[in-house]
Amino acid sequence: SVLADKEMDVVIWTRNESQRDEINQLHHNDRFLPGVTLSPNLTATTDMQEAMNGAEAVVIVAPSAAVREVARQLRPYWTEDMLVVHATKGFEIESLKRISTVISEELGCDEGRIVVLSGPSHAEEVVKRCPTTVVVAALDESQAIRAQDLFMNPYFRVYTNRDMVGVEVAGALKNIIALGAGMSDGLGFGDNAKAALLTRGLAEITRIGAEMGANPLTFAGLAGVGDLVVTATSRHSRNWRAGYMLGEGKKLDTVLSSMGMVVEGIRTTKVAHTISRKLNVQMPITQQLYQVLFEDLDPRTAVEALMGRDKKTEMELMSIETWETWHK
Ligand SMILES: NC(=O)C1=CN([C@@H]2O[C@H](COP(=O)(O)OP(=O)(O)OC[C@H]3O[C@@H](n4cnc5c(N)ncnc54)[C@H](O)[C@@H]3O)[C@@H](O)[C@H]2O)C=CC1
Ligand SMILES: O=C(CO)COP(=O)(O)O
Repeated sequence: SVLADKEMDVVIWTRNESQRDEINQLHHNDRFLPGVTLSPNLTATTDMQEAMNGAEAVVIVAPSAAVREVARQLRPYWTEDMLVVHATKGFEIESLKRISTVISEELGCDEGRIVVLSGPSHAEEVVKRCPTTVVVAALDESQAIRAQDLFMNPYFRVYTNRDMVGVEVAGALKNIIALGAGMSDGLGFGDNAKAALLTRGLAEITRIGAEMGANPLTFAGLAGVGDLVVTATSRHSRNWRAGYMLGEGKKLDTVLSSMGMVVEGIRTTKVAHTISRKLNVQMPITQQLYQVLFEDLDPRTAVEALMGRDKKTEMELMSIETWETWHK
């Protein structure tokens, strides 16, 4: 919709024929965006070759579980001059790879060419043209600037960032904390608890992100704090909603079948749990959430475990030398 509003011809590729017909004939996509009339510049097809014919840019927004398969289908039609942007928030669960790595492997191109678009941007609000800010990052900065120029419009403001790893990792990991925030709300805990989860959640995703090669300051930006706040507080968030139902005592299977949409934080909790063990980095909130999701731990017991941890200092995130330099 953002691109179609800039008078570009946008072709959506879908596997679903009835969704294709609904978009082409009625300019609606009622299951995902009820009550919205889409731009006539947006058309849909189930034929990948047709979707890619003459394209200058391709935007991949499949769920993390489907990205490799979708990128593989793109490969025959992708050409070196095409801009490749992805907005998927997760990792490949089997390999623990970032999404840009998966896409570049399947397209057979340099990873530097892939751009990630991330930040606080619920589709339900973007499609209504509510002011939204996002960030694009790529190892090759010229590709990020191309994406910035492509997407920027009066209600969609795009920043660049050179920290590809940080933007990708922050966008994926915030979903874990949003699940936890939903769970806290579902348990009936108040605003203090949610603020604590967001703050200490940010601390642990920054800690692991830095170990994975991210710039810690990226986590203070749109892909970090920005998206964490929107995902942990918005009624549009699937991760928050799934967490809420778990907090109310519903079982994971029941929650997932009632959602009917992807809840990336569930798979990402598994990935982060594995990575934190590999890198020997503490992620206490993720650890408790993992046990609730996959080991049937009662959410209240998880909160008690978090509150009862050994006493800590808040200064661990900032090295003493950095702090002392700032303090002079
Ligand atoms: N919904 C939002 O506001 C935002 C979503 N994202 C990210 O975008 C990604 C996708 O999310 P949504 O579109 O919201 O999920 P969704 O669950 O609403 O829709 C996913 C779509 O992908 C299709 N799909 C699933 N497997 C497929 C496959 N193998 N091949 C082709 N199509 C397949 C489904 O049929 C469905 O139409 C996620 O990583 C999410 O975190 C990022 C920013 C905002
Ligand atoms: O990432 C998002 C908004 O920026 C979407 O979050 P949910 O997947 O929780 O709906």
